[in-house]
Amino acid sequence: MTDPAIAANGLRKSYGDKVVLDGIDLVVPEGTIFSLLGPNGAGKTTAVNILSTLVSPDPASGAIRVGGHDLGADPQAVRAGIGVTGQFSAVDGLITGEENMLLMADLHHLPRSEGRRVTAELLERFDLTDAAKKPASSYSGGMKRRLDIAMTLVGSPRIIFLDEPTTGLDPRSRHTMWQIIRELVTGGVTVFLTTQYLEEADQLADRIAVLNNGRIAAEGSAEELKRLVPGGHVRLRFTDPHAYRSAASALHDVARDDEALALQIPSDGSQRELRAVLDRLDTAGIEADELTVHTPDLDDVFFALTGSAADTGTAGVPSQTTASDQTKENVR
Ligand SMILES: Nc1ncnc2c1ncn2[C@@H]1O[C@H](COP(=O)(O)OP(=O)(O)OP(=O)(O)O)[C@@H](O)[C@H]1O
Repeated sequence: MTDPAIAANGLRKSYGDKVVLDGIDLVVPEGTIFSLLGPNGAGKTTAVNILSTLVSPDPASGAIRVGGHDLGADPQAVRAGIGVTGQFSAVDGLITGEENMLLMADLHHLPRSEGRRVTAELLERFDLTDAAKKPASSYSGGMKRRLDIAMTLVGSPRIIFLDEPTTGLDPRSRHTMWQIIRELVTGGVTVFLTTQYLEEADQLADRIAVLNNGRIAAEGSAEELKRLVPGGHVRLRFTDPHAYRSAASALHDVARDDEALALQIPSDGSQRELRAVLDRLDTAGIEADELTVHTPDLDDVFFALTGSAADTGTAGVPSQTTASDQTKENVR
């Protein structure tokens, strides 16, 4: 089995008395997108800064390996294999997009002709060829972000850290950026993404970790995380009032909508719970005209995990949960 792209054990970081990361474990398989979510100040940027060698972890941290190299013992090797696009762009507004790219190629010691080739190719790929000779200060926010990522790719990194890559972008530019990120992963790159947009994590990430109070409050795929919070239900709709009434009495714990001839049954959306509902309908010889499964969205998960239970009314959500464990429970 190959090494994960990122493996951190007991990652710790304090500033003075303030514990920012209280021993978090992270494993990111190669060629996947991992998203770290958390409220402002949760420590997402700190985690990115440590994993990209910009900031030292506390000595009490466990082993941290990035790109197969030990972060403490061989930071140079780690640096050679990664790219970082932070909240503060590396783009120099005073020079053109092309010059920014060529500067990057020089920093990576690419031969001149190779630097020009890579620059032209990346500017084309990120739809910046027409603007290549204009000063970067004249670029829109979306163009600057694209240039920033293009600059990161000059060194052909295998792992890319994207710290809030779409903050402040309009919806169209955000979608373009999502497409770019997906294409990076198709090419085998591993992406470590922090974001404050839950939809972004939902759209892109293979796995999501929610950081709160210095710890990982929950981790899993978007679907697994959504199953952790209450609010999911199965909705059955009928056209025949008789079938509707029969179903209402055959099923337990239903909320009725007599006008719409619809029934709502609390459910985590798991196969086991769906089967139970369908079995009851089958036994009673009833067929619904429409069946839809509603799971909570990531916003629900985020508020449940990072807000206090008393505030959000979501008592019962475990504070330290591995969603895959929970899922295994569900399908058993
Ligand atoms: N160099 C530093 N010195 C002291 N405190 C710091 C330093 N860097 C970060 N912190 C503190 O660590 C905490 C986590 O900050 P960090 O920037 O990692 O959070 P974040 O999750 O990225 O937040 P945001 O979403 O607002 O960017 C904050 O309370 C911040 O004030």
